[in-house]
Amino acid sequence: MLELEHITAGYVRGEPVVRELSLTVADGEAVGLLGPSGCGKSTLAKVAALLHRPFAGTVRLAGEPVRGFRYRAPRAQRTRIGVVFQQPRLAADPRLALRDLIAEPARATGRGQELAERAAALATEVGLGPELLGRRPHEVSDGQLQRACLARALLLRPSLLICDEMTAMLDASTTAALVAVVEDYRRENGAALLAVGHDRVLLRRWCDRVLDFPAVPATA
Ligand SMILES: Nc1ncnc2c1ncn2[C@@H]1O[C@H](COP(=O)(O)OP(=O)(O)OP(=O)(O)O)[C@@H](O)[C@H]1O
Repeated sequence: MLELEHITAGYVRGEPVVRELSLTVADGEAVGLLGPSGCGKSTLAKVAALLHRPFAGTVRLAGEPVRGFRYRAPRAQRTRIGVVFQQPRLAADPRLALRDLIAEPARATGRGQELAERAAALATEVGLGPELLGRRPHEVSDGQLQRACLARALLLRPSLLICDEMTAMLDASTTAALVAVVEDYRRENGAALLAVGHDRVLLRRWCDRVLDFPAVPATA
């Protein structure tokens, strides 16, 4: 499903935060990636999500090498991947009511009508009642907003879901609810998961395999 080959990535040329990292997530497999704060997990997750161009290395999706990142990523490849980040407030357009936020990828791909029912069903699945769907991000809690972000990530039925510390800001019951939604989705759709985080216990429970992120040498 996803192959990362010798990925070197970062933000300043000559100062990579991820070096020569290779990782494979097979079809339907759940892989956890553990590592301390600042080691480059989110950077790697953004490369895997085609949101950040690596300095070197190859990303393959379903065997096809990815040639463009961010807005240059081909739609057919981009839409195979759903992404949920740690901080929903940075990932949500503050002007959109939750209902529109969940439906955002459908509108962006011209499938608003076709996916309206699915968007409503997903809102229910993630535990958002109708009374919340008209509210905008500043009118809901972090947990409620993260529920909407997860529904949005699942809307186009991605074959790979990338969760970058999806539950780091959430309480135990919201964490359990969102993990259950992801598990159901994977079971029903055979989707793969790349879950990034610090919580070894959660990742072990959630994933088929858990890898420790290679330590980045400390800088002076
Ligand atoms: N947009 C950016 N511009 C410049 N540097 C960045 C940017 N994003 C992250 N970094 C730096 O890259 C390094 C790795 O950051 P990254 O967010 O990938 O780590 P992480 O392992 O996900 O950390 P955490 O667990 O705290 O989220 C850090 O030193 C960070 O300051």
